[in-house]
Amino acid sequence: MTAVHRLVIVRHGESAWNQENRFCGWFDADLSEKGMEEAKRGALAIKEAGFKFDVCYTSVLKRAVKTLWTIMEGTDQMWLPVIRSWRLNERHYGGLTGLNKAETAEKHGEEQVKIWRRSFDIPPPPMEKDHPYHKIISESRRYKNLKPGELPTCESLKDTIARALPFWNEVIAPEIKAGKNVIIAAHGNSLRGILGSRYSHDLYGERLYVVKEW
Ligand SMILES: O=C(O)[C@@H](COP(=O)(O)O)OP(=O)(O)O
Repeated sequence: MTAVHRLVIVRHGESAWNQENRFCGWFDADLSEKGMEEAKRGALAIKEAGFKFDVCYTSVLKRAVKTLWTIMEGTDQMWLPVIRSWRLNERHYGGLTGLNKAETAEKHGEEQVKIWRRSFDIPPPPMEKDHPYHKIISESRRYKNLKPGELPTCESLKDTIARALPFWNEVIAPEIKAGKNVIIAAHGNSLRGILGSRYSHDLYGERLYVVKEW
């Protein structure tokens, strides 16, 4: 008999920087009001579907953490264990962090911005030490236990996959295989990285059911 695994994957609601159309990456932008509403709608969809979870995963960025909390609250599952990992963070947008996406396209051209946003292995320019958000991100206490070389200054999608996939393979996938119902609340590119990776196909493949898009 084929085992049925339940995995719900959620991208966080709109952040204040999504609203302002700014490259966010590892900057810890909060949810906008609209983002909170989106998270509540997500919670309702999950409640209506009757989904119960055993364990939750999220990044160390508040837009994802708050989206997860809102879902846990809205489905009355706030008691569940939550594991936060920097490995589920959004890709690090390097020197682009904080810049307006439309203005960056005007300055560098649509094509270049598309390459920075959607190419597989071309990273954005690195975040230099004099970048206005360098200190607040790289010296944040939440990253103090990262090993030398783990803290990025920018990431391509390939780099994002390289640090997210070990967490999927070693932490999340074994729980799913053990029969646990799992929810992951994370980011556009970290989720794209995990879902797009051929290594996780065996586990989700055609058996991934999207509950509802909102
Ligand atoms: O970092 C950002 O600006 C967005 C993604 O941007 P794009 O790759 O879509 O430009 O991240 P999110 O809001 O999903 O955490």
